[in-house]
Amino acid sequence: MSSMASSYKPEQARVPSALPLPSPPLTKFNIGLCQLSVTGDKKRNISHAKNAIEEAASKGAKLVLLPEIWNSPYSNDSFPVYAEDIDAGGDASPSTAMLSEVSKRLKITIIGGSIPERFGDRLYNTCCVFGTDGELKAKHRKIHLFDIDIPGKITFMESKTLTAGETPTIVDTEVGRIGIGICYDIRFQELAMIYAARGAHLLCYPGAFNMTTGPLHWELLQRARATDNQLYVATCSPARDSGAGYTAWGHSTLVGPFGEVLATTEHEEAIIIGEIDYSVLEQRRTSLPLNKQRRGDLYQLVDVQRLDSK
Ligand SMILES: O=C(O)CCC(=O)C(=O)O
Repeated sequence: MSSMASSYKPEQARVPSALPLPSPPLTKFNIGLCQLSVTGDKKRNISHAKNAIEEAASKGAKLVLLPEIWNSPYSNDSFPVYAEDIDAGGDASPSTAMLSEVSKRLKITIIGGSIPERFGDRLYNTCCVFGTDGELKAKHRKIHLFDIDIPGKITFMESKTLTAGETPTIVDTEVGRIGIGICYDIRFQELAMIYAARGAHLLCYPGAFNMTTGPLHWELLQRARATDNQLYVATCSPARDSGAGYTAWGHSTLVGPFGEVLATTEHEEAIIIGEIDYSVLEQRRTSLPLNKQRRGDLYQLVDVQRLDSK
């Protein structure tokens, strides 16, 4: 009897093997997760975020993560009103101008949560990464839009106003190689696997889960992404405002490469400081050598971008 396996040859594998982990300038440092309250007052949101970043840095954070949509209420009505032209910069993007100024002044890396971005006649849900020199190092546009309908619980259709991003985003910073996703992006393991295969130390997901999926899925997904890919995962949510149109779950968290929760909080405003130590990645990967044990002869994930760049 012929078997499928006999015609399936390992040399047909098209996926490049996992890249080795790079050595960033800092391999042990504190991350600050700023779980911020968000109001309808954009100026206040920007100065509030600035104060929180300064506080996180004063507590020793070299990397600061902000929530999803921190300069605007989370609603399809608000996105067009609060959107900024990030590429134009300056007055056209006061939120990213602030992030650039603070990262340079405090010499820290900032994963700037996300804000609504205007690009021509399109709107995106976009995360900007600033390096210690205040330069914009990467821009991630949410790839998987949050379109869900759980009858009697929650219906939200980001696609009413937003366009999906088209590229995974992985960025080299002073504090490691970081893969970026925004909220719903965390549900797609393939994205996290590709980041891991490209040598990411840490995945950062600004997010705003809700009162239905938050209790069941938020921590589970973070721990799953960290455990499966043997890397750090950090998330940051807005603080909960029960009077707002969209009620965020909160619970911003740092998870280690063994799936362990290293730092977390409840739903109120908070600045959470957690320690990241990349030497732990090698230890975990040596003890549990999943990368060596993976059966690339039987299944493969194709990283289209890495193949295209060859
Ligand atoms: O996946 C979920 O349950 C929540 C996702 C979400 O709130 C978002 O993508 O903004």
